[in-house]
Amino acid sequence: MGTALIYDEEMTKYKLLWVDPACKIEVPERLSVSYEALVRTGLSDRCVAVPPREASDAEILLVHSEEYLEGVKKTPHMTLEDLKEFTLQYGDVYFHPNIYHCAKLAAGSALQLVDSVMTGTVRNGMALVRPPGHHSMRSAASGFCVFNNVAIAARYAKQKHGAKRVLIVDWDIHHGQGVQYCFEDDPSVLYFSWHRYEHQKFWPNLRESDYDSVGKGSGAGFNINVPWNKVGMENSDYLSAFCHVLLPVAYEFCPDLVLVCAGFDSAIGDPEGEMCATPDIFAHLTHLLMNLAGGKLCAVLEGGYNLTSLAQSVCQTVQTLLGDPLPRLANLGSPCESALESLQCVRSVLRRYWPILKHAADPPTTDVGSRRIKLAKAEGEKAETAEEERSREEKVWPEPAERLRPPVCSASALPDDAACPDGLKRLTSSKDLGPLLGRRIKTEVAGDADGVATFLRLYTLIEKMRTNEIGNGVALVPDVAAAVKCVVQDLGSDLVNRVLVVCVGKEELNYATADGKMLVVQISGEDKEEQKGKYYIPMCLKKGCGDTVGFIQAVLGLLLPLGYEYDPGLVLLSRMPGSGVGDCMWQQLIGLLKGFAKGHTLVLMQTNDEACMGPTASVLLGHPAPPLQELLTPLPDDGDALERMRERLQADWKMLQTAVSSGN
Ligand SMILES: CC(O)(O)NCCCCN
Ligand SMILES: [Zn+2]
Repeated sequence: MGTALIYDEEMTKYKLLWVDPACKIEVPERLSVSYEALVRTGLSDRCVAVPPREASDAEILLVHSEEYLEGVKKTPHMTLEDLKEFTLQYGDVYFHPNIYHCAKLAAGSALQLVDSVMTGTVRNGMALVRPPGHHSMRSAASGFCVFNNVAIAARYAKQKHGAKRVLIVDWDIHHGQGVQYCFEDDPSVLYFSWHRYEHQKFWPNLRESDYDSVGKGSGAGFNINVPWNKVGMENSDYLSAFCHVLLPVAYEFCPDLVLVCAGFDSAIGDPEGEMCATPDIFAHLTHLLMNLAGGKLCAVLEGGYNLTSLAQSVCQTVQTLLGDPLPRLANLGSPCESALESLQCVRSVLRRYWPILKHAADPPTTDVGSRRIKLAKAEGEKAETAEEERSREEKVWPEPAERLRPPVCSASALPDDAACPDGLKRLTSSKDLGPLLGRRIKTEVAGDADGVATFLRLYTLIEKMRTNEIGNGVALVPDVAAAVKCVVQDLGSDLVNRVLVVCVGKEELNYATADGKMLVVQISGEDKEEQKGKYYIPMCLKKGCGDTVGFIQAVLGLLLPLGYEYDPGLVLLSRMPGSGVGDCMWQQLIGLLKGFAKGHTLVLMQTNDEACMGPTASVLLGHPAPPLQELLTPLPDDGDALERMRERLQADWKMLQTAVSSGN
């Protein structure tokens, strides 16, 4: 199934008609440069073009009041003076004779996207729209927004398509207060937003944008605010918020549909956000959400005011929706203290609603609330002088790396008598081995003919990943442990300088280089003695790998952050016989690990495990991993053990931090 793209140049045909410093950044070019970038890169041709439509009155009234709609309906016939007058009643927004038409198209585009995804016409999609939507409220326009496109889409998905649970992820750098108000007492819609806050000093300066607004009544726990109290947040801060706040809750929520308020003013270079996350981060944020809801994801454009980073970020997002390999995130930093303080605060208020977070730390001792500064409106919104604007230095960042789809998506290395699942390309071992390797086969590896054959097959797979001839692969081997050892000791380090080895199930893996050439993470039911140094990390689940909640907790809270920090060139995923891991969980694991090493994942399974070849091949080929069923409450001691492990490891692995360092 494909990726829908919704765009119409009609939505560029309105603009600011008077002087208003707060609104001048919202220009028609935002939309045209985004679309032109998709055309120039060939991405638009790979999408399914879906036309926008006007949202009907009834659809708009799913969220807005009649009096508001009636008011907006009058704007096309207003004089310039009337438009200015009408605008004065709202904050940081402007009207134009054609904006009502465009606002109906923007909302209608979101609905078209929901229809396409929920009916299975496409797998996912993106709507390039303006005016944006997430600030607009039931009876008010705000922050360049007229109708709340995504809020209307969420209500529509429930009403027309019977969606039970809708996740809204708002990665725009502003708080979508309109969305929060709309669903704050509604447990069927989980709203997650991060936003520049600076202790309430940043627009829209709302007390209820802080982390302690968790929703009301039966909606308590279903509203998540991550305030950024400093500018300059980076990729590591964003990934930490996903791994340690959003994803655990999202997996427990188990949505039928994911809607993204895709604002790109959270990218580097944006005058509003003043953050430092690079455009390729959106490739990963999109990827991490695509494993939810069976891949049903609708991204709707919100903000984004630096035309360069906006266009790059849009392309990164669409390219991931299309299933292209992800870029490696170069030199990821570690989350900053301010970000850790925010994560700690929000986790401490959410843990009472979400068992998967029940072991989260207490709130920080420093009373964050006392630093909330409520400035008088006038003072808070002092217009930026031209001087201040010039003084803010121009940010520069590297053009995102090319993300080349390999000629062969997935290959298989199988014993001759094993059947090859359709879609996989059967690999024959390459004959031309380098002399070095040839000699080594003679001596070390050549136990038996089988061993040599296995060795050759694995070597070929890895070699072809290294040259990006194939994306990922699966090998059926007589003995998984031996094969892991062979790759790790003989192949991995020669061909790739960092191999992330993920072993599911018990097995004595008695090797781990201290030089960091490999990071071995083992998830099993075995209670291992303390881990052996920084690069061998045993995660044990009391109830074994069949315990999906414990497993997903270990994957999201430990394995993913470790993987991002380690940044491997190859991922070796081995399923030990009798591991007991469920197929759904196994597929989710493969889906998530594809985010590393440009998708170069080598899966090792034992020949008698052939039953799970189908599910494995399906995810390797890019089909969405089926959603995990509702997660049962995690075993108390597993959560505890994982939390203790995280605390122990975070000295070595900064991405595991979820709270301010105990020092302060
Ligand atoms: C869509 C949006 O969140 O980017 N709008 C930002 C409005 C800022 C007003 N000061
Ligand atoms: Zn924004």
